[in-house]
Amino acid sequence: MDSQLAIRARGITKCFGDVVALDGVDLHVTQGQIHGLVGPNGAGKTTLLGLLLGLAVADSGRLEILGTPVGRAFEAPGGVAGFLDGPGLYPSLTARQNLAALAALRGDDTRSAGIDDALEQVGLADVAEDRTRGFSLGMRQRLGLAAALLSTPRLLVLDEPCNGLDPAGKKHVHGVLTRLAREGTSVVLSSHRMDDLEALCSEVTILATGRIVFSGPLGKLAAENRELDYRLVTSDPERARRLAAGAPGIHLPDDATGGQGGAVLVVRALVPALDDLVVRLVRDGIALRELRPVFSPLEAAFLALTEQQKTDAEHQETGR
Ligand SMILES: Nc1ncnc2c1ncn2[C@@H]1O[C@H](COP(=O)(O)OP(=O)(O)OP(=O)(O)O)[C@@H](O)[C@H]1O
Repeated sequence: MDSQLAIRARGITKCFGDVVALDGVDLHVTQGQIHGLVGPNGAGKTTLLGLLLGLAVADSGRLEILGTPVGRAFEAPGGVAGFLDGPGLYPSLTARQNLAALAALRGDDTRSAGIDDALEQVGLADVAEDRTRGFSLGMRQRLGLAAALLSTPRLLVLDEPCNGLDPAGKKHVHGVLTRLAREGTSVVLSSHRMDDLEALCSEVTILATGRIVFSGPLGKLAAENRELDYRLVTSDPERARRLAAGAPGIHLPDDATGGQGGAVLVVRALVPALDDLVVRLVRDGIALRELRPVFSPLEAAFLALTEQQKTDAEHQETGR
């Protein structure tokens, strides 16, 4: 196997009864890469993460993790850490006791297991002696990450790690994941938050109904040549709207007045047509006060790709 690959998955299929959760999935994750997994509800993200964590086995296909083929046994491959559906914690124990219990279960010496360091890294040092019963979702997520750090993983698998995090918590988690990746740990995480994915990941895989609709660098996805919706705030919204309606390559979606009492104009266009519109507005004496995409390029690509996949599946079902 390629020594740079932390994950090599080929043709992975997993069914639950009649439900095909994963349908011929290929995935390559290189060493030290933060790889995002996105997709609508039920797309198969959790199922795929479960296979990586050894919580389930694929029905068919080939999976190699950290250079070792994954067999039929339900066990976490060596060097892999992470959690699904939030970390499992003992509510009556403190944050520190939870980590110590975990280290002891692994047979580690709890004094040298790096517990203080792990708590510090995720920003929970101040609440180390508090029982986790009272922890918020974001605190539990961070403690789960601290638990994963204890084993110095080479592959970290996380399901929605930024769920429930306040800005400070998010900063800690982003910082930890970025540092781990810099040091060579591969990270696979699922998220519905495009801003987190854009901030963290170099590559993403988009899943829809068990199939991959895109996998590759974020830059490639963002640069794909597609029309985006843009919000424009101008000094004369009514004239701007009339001008946009007649401009080449500019489409006005049904909800073209994007709120704020008609002060915002929404147009759909490719970048060259948008550039041309801006020049026309200014030439007509209309000042442009704000211009930004309604959705980020990743969000727009995600919506377009998953909607296209849904339409294709519906056509297949009806035989058209
Ligand atoms: N244990 C199970 N038994 C039966 N069906 C399951 C099981 N686990 C997952 N599924 C089904 O497999 C499909 C994929 O589910 P999965 O949880 O992997 O999606 P997901 O992308 O993680 O969704 P979400 O974003 O809602 O978490 C869904 O149709 C789901 O109902």
